Amino acid sequence: MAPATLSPAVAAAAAAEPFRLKVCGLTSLRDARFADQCGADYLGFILHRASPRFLAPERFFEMLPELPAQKKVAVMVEPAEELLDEVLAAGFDFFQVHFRHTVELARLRHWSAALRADRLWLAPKLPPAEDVPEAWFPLCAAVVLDTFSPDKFGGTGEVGDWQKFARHRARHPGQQWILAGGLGPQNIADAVWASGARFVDVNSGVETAPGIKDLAKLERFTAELARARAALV
Ligand SMILES: O=C(O)c1ccccc1N[C@@H]1O[C@H](COP(=O)(O)O)[C@@H](O)[C@H]1O
Repeated sequence: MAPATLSPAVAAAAAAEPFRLKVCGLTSLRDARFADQCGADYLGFILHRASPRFLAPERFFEMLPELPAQKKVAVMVEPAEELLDEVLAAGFDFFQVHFRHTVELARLRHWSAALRADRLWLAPKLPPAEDVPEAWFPLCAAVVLDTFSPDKFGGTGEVGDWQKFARHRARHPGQQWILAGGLGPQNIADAVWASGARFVDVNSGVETAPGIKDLAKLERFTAELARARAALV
């Protein structure tokens, strides 16, 4: 696929930015260690009970001493007070909160105050016609743009709107943007070119079954990502 609509100025700025990778949906030490060996900067654990990749906070806490040193991300959906207390005590470095885009600003402010804005990644369930409101930016360290699904919060395995991602990055270059949704070894190079993303999140695209990583696919994914990065320099 040809490089998409990035202007030369945005493309140059993007090329100077460091690349970051989050491997999400980890449920075992084996997979977390392999993700680390593959160069993941962030390890994601899904604490949403309805997810087939659910990991209980207490299980995470047990695994923590044996996990690699990489940053750990707690992935939650509209967390209630009890879960906030649990994750704050469990030893996570960052908190990725998925939510309906119609959730009141006061609730976002509450998550931001409880978890700290510099550790909070907002992951809105954003319908195709909606853009991310600027009022959210001071509340978080990053915005995760994941594929919209009317009935799921994440882990759809569906590819998102890479042009929309590029547009958000171009309009708000001071904001950290994370590209998620349907990424895998077969499309990560195209995704990087088309979206301009410098921070990507891979989940179901490198699994044999929900919550179980396909190590060969994950290795291929990181090799493809490295190739895409090298091509930008
Ligand atoms: O994976 C899940 O089951 C999940 C459930 C609830 C919220 C988020 C979830 N996963 C996140 O979804 C994105 C993209 O996933 P995929 O690559 O399309 O499978 C990623 O950020 C996961 O953390």
